[in-house]
Amino acid sequence: MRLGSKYLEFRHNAMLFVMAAVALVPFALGHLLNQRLDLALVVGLAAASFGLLAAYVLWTRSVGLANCLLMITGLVAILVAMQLQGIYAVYWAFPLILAIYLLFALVPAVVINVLALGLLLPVMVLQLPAAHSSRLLVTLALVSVFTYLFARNVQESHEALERLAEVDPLTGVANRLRLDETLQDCAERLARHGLPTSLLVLDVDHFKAINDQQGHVVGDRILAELGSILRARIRRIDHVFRYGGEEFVIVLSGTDLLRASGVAEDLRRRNAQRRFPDGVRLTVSIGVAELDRNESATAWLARADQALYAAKQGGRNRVCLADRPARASAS
Ligand SMILES: Nc1nc2c(ncn2[C@@H]2O[C@H](COP(=O)(O)OP(=O)(O)OP(=O)(O)O)[C@@H](O)[C@H]2O)c(=O)[nH]1
Repeated sequence: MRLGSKYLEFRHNAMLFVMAAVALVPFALGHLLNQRLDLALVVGLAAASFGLLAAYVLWTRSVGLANCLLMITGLVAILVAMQLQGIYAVYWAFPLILAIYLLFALVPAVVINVLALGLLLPVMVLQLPAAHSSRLLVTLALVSVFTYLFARNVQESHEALERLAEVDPLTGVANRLRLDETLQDCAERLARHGLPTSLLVLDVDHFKAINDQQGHVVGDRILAELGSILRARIRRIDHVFRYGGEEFVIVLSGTDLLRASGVAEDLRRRNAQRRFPDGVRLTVSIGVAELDRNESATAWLARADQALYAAKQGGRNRVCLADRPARASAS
């Protein structure tokens, strides 16, 4: 995970490339005015490469290759400039270290940083007196370590926020934020690998009456317990989402309609036999649908929802299987 948001990643990176290019242009011109054509060429080429990489990223919206090329170009330019100009060029290593953490995931960033410092070190040692090169090395290493700590801190906060945003605090199951994405993944897996997937939509029967009679606090505890039951019942490859108030969606990977109806029936029976908080008894109704090759994720969910509706209409405390989707008639 990088520091930048995934959605804006390519723009964020392109902006960074443009800023690097713009920062170098005055130095290229300065070298030109001072008749240092060799340096003007190195710095000018680096600036032009960064500009081209920015255009490439904006055009393709892909950042992996451009990030690597930026790092290589930057490092080579610093090393060549150090040969031509001496120690002044090493200042560019500081923004390079920061850029590495902005452009790469944490672990690759550490590896690239160590490699970059490893390449710079011999050049610094050869060019500078020991007192000077040791100070440079320590300051570069400290910047690198501090940047790593900062990046790790941000990553941990980011992951914690992501968990908070995706998990329903009452029931401990995922909220519906990732549901669409999960259903879409299932559709792709069916199309590519023929892997069947089924969907259960489970709704507590007469939950309003439970709330009214026992109070909302008990209602909340019942929902929390139901969330635990569902999480305990499914496998690691399955997913449970709280779809709304007392409604849950369960995605069963690699499971056809027959096996899914078995899971649904088991869940229905377990809940009906259980004593929930405050001795409350409840039942659930469940709609089941297996994903069809020719339907969208939305249509699949709608079929499971219709099956749930049929279960409610049929008297509740039951499992209903969805009909196969209607085929478009051949003209
Ligand atoms: N305690 C508690 N109640 C909730 C929560 N979310 C939704 N509810 C309640 O769930 C109830 C749902 O009621 P309805 O949609 O009428 O459904 P129902 O009473 O279960 O009836 P059927 O689904 O038709 O069997 C409402 O009273 C909501 O207030 C929650 O987080 N906690």
